Order: sequence, then C-alpha cells, then structure tokens
Amino acid sequence: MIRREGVRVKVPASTANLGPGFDTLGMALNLYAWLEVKPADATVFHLYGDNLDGLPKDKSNLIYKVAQSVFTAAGIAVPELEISMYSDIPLTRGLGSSASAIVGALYAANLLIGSPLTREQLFDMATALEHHPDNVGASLYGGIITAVWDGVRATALRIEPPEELDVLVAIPDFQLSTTAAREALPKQVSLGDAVYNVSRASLLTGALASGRLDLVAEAMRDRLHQPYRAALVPGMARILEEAPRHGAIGAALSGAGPTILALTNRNNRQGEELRNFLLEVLQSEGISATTLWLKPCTHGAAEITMEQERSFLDIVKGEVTA
Ligand SMILES: Nc1ncnc2c1ncn2[C@@H]1O[C@H](COP(=O)(O)OP(=O)(O)OP(=O)(O)O)[C@@H](O)[C@H]1O
Ligand SMILES: N[C@@H](CCO)C(=O)O
Repeated sequence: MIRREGVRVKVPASTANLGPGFDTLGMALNLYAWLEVKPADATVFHLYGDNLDGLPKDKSNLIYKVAQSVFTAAGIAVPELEISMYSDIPLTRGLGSSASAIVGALYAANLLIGSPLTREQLFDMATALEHHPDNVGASLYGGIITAVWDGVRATALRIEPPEELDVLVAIPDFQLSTTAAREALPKQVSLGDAVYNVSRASLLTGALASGRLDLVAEAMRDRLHQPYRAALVPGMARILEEAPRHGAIGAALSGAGPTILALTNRNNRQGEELRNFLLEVLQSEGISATTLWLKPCTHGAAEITMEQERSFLDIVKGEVTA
C-alpha cells in the first residue's frame, strides 16, 4: 500500500557522546527537522531554510538514498519522489543533523509504503548508515538513549529525561565534520582511560535514570575523545573544566563538535552567567557562537498529520512559530 498523498514527519535533533558515553549515550533535543515525501513522476527537491543550503537536490541526496534503502528492504519500488525539507538543526555542528536526516528519511519512507518495517529494524538500518547508535537512537526514540551496536544489530535502552534538566548549547560559527573530528582520535587508549570512562558512563546513566543531578558533574567527565578534539574547538577544555563554577551541572562536546553543551538544573540555574561565560571563553579564542536554551525532547520521529492542501512551507512556518 503506497500512500499516494505523501507523508510528513518531524524529527528531533540530538546530542551524542553525552559526557563519557562516546558512541553510546545520546539525548534528543527540542530542535527539529520536518520532512515530506511523496511519490512523483520525476524526483524533485524543495529544501527550505539556511540550514540546508548547499545540499544536493538530485538522487545523490542522503534523504533520497536512505528512502530507497527502505523500499529495497521492503521489496517495493518507489523510484521517483518529491522531497520537501525544512530544518532548524544546524548542519555539521554536532547536533545530529545527519542522524535526523537518516531517521527522517527511514521513518517517512516506511510510512509511505504502509510501515512494513518495525522501529527496531529502522534503528538497525539507521545505525548501519551512521555507524554509531547514539544520535540515531535519540532521534528515533526520543529521550535519553544508552545504546550498543554489534555491527548488525543495535540495542537501545530509553531513559526518561529528568524533568528539571535544561540544556544550553553554544554553536560556534564554523562546521566540523564527524569524519574530520574522528581523525583526531587515537586508535588505542590506555586501560586507565577506559576504566575512567566506563565508570563514569555507568554513573551518568544511573544518575540520569534516577534523577540524581548532583552526580552529573563528576559523571560527565571524559578521556576518550574530548582531550583529543580540544584543539579543534579552542576554548573547549576551559569551558568543560570551569562551566560547573558558572551554574552548569556538567558540560561536554556535543557529538563530534564544534557545539559545546552545558546541562543545568532548572531549579537552580544561573542562566545568564553561564551563557556569558561560554560566549566570552569562545570569543577570547576568536570564535563567535550562537547560544540556544533547549530541553530534552521526549518524543522521537513522528508523523505529523495536517491538511494536505496546505503547502509544506506554510505547515513548517506554522510549526516553527507555534
Ligand atoms: N537534511 C539533509 N539532507 C542531506 N544530507 C544531510 C542532511 N543533513 C545532514 N546531511 C549530511 O550530513 C553531514 C553532516 O554530518 P556530520 O555527522 O558531519 O555532522 P552532524 O550530524 O551535524 O553532527 P554530529 O554527528 O557530530 O552530531 C552534512 O555535511 C550532509 O552531508
Ligand atoms: N560518536 C560520534 C558522534 C558524531 O556523529 C563521534 O563523536 O564521532
């Protein structure tokens, strides 16, 4: 059953590598991408907004290719598509833009053909495409995700984010691709550093699951990727060390960077002081940045049902201003 009228989905952004959870711990954020996919006579793209500037508008586009992988897996041919997208998620900044595109395309393509694949199957496919499960797991399931991948099957446990958790992100005005940021990492780490991270990732997972925000500052520390990536985001090392003195309950590089994320407790937050601290440190390194106060998003990718006669852009504008 192909839904000739097309489908629309909304997908949250995500932060990966939460603290010590390199390639493992992710959290969905209330910043979104919207995607519409319809069967068409010839493939055409409508990409709206600055965040999608420069992306290909032909069959080499990630969204098109990912949608085709769903049709192939389900044995249903839908070769030509009309694809519309708008995104508030900045591209290549560490807020999971590629994961939101992959999850959005998988979810929309599956809906378009009557949902033959389960969410778990989509998770396996998304992880195989992204190569780590934390961003895609968060965008697909929402909330906080602790996930593992054996190269074929991805397994995730979803944790409901603590009510009081707020998130401040500082998004530097430059892009840093995951590929480039991974090249900065060593091939091997010491047993001491492995234990350092395993112990903190376990503590952080337990702390977030049980609402023990007082444990987050110690539990957020990492030795597996942030020290090696520090030179790629000047000022980051100082922010991670000192943010708790300015009202954060913990801070981390978001995904592969360059965005820096600070967690705060809504009941006890010195918002402006923390924001100014982040901006001042980055500015002292010659980096301008945009800050956003976000919250964990408790929902993953979902269909949005609206009157079909309204244009996609009208719908998106309505959502954005809602
Ligand atoms: N909507 C989209 N349509 C097509 N391709 C996209 C889209 N969004 C992202 N991409 C692709 O993903 C790339 C960015 O992926 P990358 O993993 O480097 O960064 P990120 O996902 O924004 O951050 P991180 O993975 O660190 O959280 C873009 O350069 C582009 O090739
Ligand atoms: N875990 C990934 C996140 C970015 O996709 C990395 O840090 O390389």
